[in-house]
Amino acid sequence: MTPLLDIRDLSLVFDTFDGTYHAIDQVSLQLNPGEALGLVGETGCGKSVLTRAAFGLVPVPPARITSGSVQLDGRELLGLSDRALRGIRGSEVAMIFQDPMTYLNPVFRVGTQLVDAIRAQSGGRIGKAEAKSIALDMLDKVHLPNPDRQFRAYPHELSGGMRQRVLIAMALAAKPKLLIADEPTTALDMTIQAQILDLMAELVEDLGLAMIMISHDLGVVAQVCSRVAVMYAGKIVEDAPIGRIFDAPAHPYTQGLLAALPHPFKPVDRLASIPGTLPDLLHPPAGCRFAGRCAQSHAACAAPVPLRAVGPRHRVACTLYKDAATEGAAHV
Ligand SMILES: Nc1ncnc2c1ncn2[C@@H]1O[C@H](COP(=O)(O)OP(=O)(O)OP(=O)(O)O)[C@@H](O)[C@H]1O
Repeated sequence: MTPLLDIRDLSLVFDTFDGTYHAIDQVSLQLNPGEALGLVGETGCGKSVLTRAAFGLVPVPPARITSGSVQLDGRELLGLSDRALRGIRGSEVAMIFQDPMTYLNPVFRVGTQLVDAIRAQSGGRIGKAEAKSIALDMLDKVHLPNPDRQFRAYPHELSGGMRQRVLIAMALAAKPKLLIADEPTTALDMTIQAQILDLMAELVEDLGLAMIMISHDLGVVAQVCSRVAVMYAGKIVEDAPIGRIFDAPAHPYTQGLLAALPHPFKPVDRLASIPGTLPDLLHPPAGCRFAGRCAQSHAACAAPVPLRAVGPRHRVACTLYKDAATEGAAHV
């Protein structure tokens, strides 16, 4: 199957006063049509920069893409003009972020903003009346109670969860092929978070959408995604179906993330955390970037460690494993 999104060897640095910050290092990631991928990792590991850079949303400078390619449906995105990228973001790719209030204008009614967004997404081809009918239909699809009333409301009259539903409606009105959801539920309380995740799972299924959901929380992505890519310090260290990640996590970092998940039978004061901090990406190590925090690191970790297949649709960048193609999914 031709991937919908094909990121190859993407590297990105930020030129800072202190030096060159190596934020993304040779990341390759493919996403098939209709696939829901969770991108997880702790704060600062590069999840947002990776997805934003792919669609021209990281300012250049201070950023600089030093290698790689990004193809959407076979079309190269790196090097496209801002205008062309804006067009792609408004139609084929939609994005939603953590804080919906940042993206809604407080002085305009929700309906006005939806209608304007839908008309802009269509390049002006859709008239006001048609845009209003699409907007009401989308508000209904995202299960906003009483869409007619919410259409006339101002953003401050809605709860956080309702605002996020409005932004999801806005994002999906153009019928994109790919939705990037960057920590979409982090600002919401637990009950509302669960409702929004249910909604996202339903929309992915019903609309055949591909999605990348960015989160620092494996538990959150498990509710919506069938596959997970784990990022650490600007690199993908493991990529596998969600079941494999929970049943047989291979990378010591993924194992640490799982151990840090709250568990109903584990007292909170016994929650594990991974000792140590992210490496200094102004001077990144040549080898495994997790080695400094890894209890199992050894001499081989000082050399670059590529992602290797260790099982069906399961790749891991760790010297503890050999390539499944030659050795079976053997643990050394
Ligand atoms: N404009 C910038 N200039 C310099 N460094 C930047 C810039 N934007 C991001 N970074 C750095 O790039 C790294 C990756 O940031 P990114 O926002 O992708 O992390 P993240 O994994 O999404 O974390 P979070 O969950 O906190 O959003 C961080 O260390 C951040 O400080």
